[in-house]
Amino acid sequence: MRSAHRVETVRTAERTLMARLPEGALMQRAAAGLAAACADVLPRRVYGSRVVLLTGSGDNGGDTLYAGARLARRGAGVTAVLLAPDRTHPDALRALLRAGGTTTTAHSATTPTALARADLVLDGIVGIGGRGGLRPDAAHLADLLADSPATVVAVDLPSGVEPDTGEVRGAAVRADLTVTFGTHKPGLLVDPAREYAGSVRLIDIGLAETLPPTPALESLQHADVAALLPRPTGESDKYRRGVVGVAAGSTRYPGAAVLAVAGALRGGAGAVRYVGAATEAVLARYPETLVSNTGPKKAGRVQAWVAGPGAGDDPTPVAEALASDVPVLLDADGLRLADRDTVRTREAPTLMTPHAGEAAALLGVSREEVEAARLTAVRDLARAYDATVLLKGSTTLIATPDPDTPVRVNPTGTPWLATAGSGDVLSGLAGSLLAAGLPPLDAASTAAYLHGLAGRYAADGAPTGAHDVAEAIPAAWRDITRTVPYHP
Ligand SMILES: NC(=O)C1=CN([C@@H]2O[C@H](COP(=O)(O)OP(=O)(O)OC[C@H]3O[C@@H](n4cnc5c(N)ncnc54)[C@H](OP(=O)(O)O)[C@@H]3O)[C@@H](O)[C@H]2O)[C@@H](O)CC1
Ligand SMILES: [K+]
Repeated sequence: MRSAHRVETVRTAERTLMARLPEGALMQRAAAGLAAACADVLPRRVYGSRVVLLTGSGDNGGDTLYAGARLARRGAGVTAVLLAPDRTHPDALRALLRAGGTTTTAHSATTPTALARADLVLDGIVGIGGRGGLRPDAAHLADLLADSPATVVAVDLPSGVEPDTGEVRGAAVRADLTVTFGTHKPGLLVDPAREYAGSVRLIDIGLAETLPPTPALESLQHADVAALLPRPTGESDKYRRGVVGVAAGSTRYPGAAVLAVAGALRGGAGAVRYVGAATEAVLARYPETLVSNTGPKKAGRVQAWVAGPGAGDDPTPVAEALASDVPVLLDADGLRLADRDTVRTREAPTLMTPHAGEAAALLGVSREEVEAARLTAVRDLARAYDATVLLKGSTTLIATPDPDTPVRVNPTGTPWLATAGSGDVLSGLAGSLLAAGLPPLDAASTAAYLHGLAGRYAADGAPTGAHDVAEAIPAAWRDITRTVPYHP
């Protein structure tokens, strides 16, 4: 599991740890890890390379100067661009000068040339102490840096991104690599900030000893997903493995039903029961589906319903699914047709799977607002509906209504998944995992992980269709479980 903690939590853990260590020890650990990461990404050896340090007046600048000193001692030519020369971390600046580094200022005539000729630039303008958009001097440096061909390493965070929310207001540094200390920060895992971070390397500075066990955000890895995926046992028959009901599709949109069933068949439930107007299309493609042309109420027993993909404007099937006592997944038209109070007062869990536009409509805000502040949007929606919410997009997020439960971030997405019908496959897959008995947070995050991985397999660097994504799910499942012993 990869986890991220908010700034306030990091600060508290840092204070406790610092009290146990000699002064300056944490900054030295950070700088040592940072310098090593820089040496790894330099295109040639450290000796003779040109390194520029963008240096703010806080400890982020201090880390950067100490790392620069280490690189200078190994023969790099290091220049620090100081944003506030009289307030720069004094010990760190002395260390750099002693190692042979030089300094200049943000508006010096030589700064643009230094940036243009650099092999490597370290962004130490601000870290977790940065708030609001970058101030003009700092924004000027970020703009100059955007035109430099140098490799950019952000120190702790790309300057200009909001550490706790992943929002980016105005200018921000775009890094090739972010070297972060102690724990990930939420902004490193959530778009739009995540995109500014490039790849992310975590340096262990011993903070894990003093961080609380529950993070703000977590991101499942292969082993976590393998442990959550349902496994049939010798006792299993199709009903014990769970039956998932799919109330989807219409005469106008039969494809949505076929794709939701395609996802559902690959999600671990023992059987898929389809109700709706697309029975012919579903049976033609998947003859193993149980079909009925009644609504969910009379369709027979299921362990979870998926309601809404391509459903059109008839609210009855959605209402009937919500009236059941089993988990319900609402997607697409189902999100629009569901009555909020009914969702809030249900005893059984509800899982909602909107994309940004659908989430915006439900929250009464613009799509842009949701995309700029995805973490806030997913939490607000989960609270408003008292439901688990999976917000689809460039970084898919899953939140429960409980503010103390970490939000999950899916790490496996691919831009190729932004294709028609891909959401229908995901809804069937997640519904199937609900029917197999997974709690909504686990069903949603496991489904997103599988779906993202299947999307990568299906695309393999080229455009792909939702159908191919569904067909790649078993390969993704096998890849995840292969490394885990005793998985059938
Ligand atoms: N936590 C840990 O365990 C460890 C933390 N460590 C490191 O410490 C870092 C945190 O250091 P920090 O607290 O000194 O804050 P930091 O990020 O340097 O920013 C403050 C400076 O930025 C300025 N500033 C603020 N907003 C701005 C803006 N919008 N635009 C421009 N400037 C702005 C602000 O100016 P002021 O408001 O004072 O005028 C002040 O000068 C952390 O990220 C990590 O790198 C490691 O050493 C080891 C262990
Ligand atoms: K930074």
